[in-house]
Amino acid sequence: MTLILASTSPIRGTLLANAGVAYAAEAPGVDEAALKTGFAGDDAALTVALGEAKAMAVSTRRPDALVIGSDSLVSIEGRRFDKPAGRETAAEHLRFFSGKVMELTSAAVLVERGENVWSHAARARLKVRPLSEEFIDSYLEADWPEVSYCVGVFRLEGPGVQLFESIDGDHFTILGLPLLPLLVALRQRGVLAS
Ligand SMILES: Nc1nc2c(ncn2[C@@H]2O[C@H](COP(=O)(O)OP(=O)(O)OP(=O)(O)O)[C@@H](O)[C@H]2O)c(=O)[nH]1
Repeated sequence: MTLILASTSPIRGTLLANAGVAYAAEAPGVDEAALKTGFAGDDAALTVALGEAKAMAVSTRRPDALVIGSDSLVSIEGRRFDKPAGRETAAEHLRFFSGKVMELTSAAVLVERGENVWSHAARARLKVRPLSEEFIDSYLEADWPEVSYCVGVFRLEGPGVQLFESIDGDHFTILGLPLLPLLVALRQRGVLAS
C-alpha cells in the first residue's frame, strides 16, 4: 500500500525519510482556520482534528493509499499561537514567550479509504528563558525566514535550542511529528517490518 504524508512541513518529511520510511508527500490543501476556532482548551483534540482533516483531504484523492496527517500547535497560559505571519510578529511572539512555559502539542493521524484508523497526540513542555531584545534581534537575523514555517518560532535542531532553559517531552513531537507511536502503528499495519 502506498504511504502518503499529507503535509508541506519539510521536517516531517525529513523525520520519515531519516527513519527509513518510504512515503510520498502531498500538500493537503485544507483551510485550517475554520477548525482552529474550536476545541477550546483541548490542544490534543484540535491537533488530531487538524491532522485528520489534512489526511482526509488527501485520502479522498488517493483511496488506494494510507495517509498520514499531522499538526502542531503552541499554547502558553491558554493562548494559542500559530506560525508567525512575518518577522515582527515573530519578535512579538518571542517577547511573549520570554520566561514562560510553552506547551507544544503534535498529533499524527492515519486515514485509509476516508476513515480515521489511528491517531495519537503528544505534548511537550519547554521552559523559555528570559529573552533580551538584543537576543531576539540577533536570533531572527540568523534564522528568519527559516523559522517562518515553525509554530513557536524555533527549530529545535537549529539555533532555536538557545531559547530554552529546559525541555520536558519527546524530541520528535517537538519537531512536529510523534514519530515513535506512528512507527508502532505502521508496524502493526504491516507497513514496516516488526
Ligand atoms: N524544523 C522544525 N520545525 C518545527 C519545530 N517545531 C515546530 N515545527 C514545525 O511547525 C509547523 C507547525 O505547523 P503545522 O500547521 O502543524 O504544519 P505546516 O508546516 O503548516 O504543514 P502542513 O502539515 O502542510 O499543515 C510544522 O511544520 C512543524 O514541523 C522544530 O523544532 N523544528
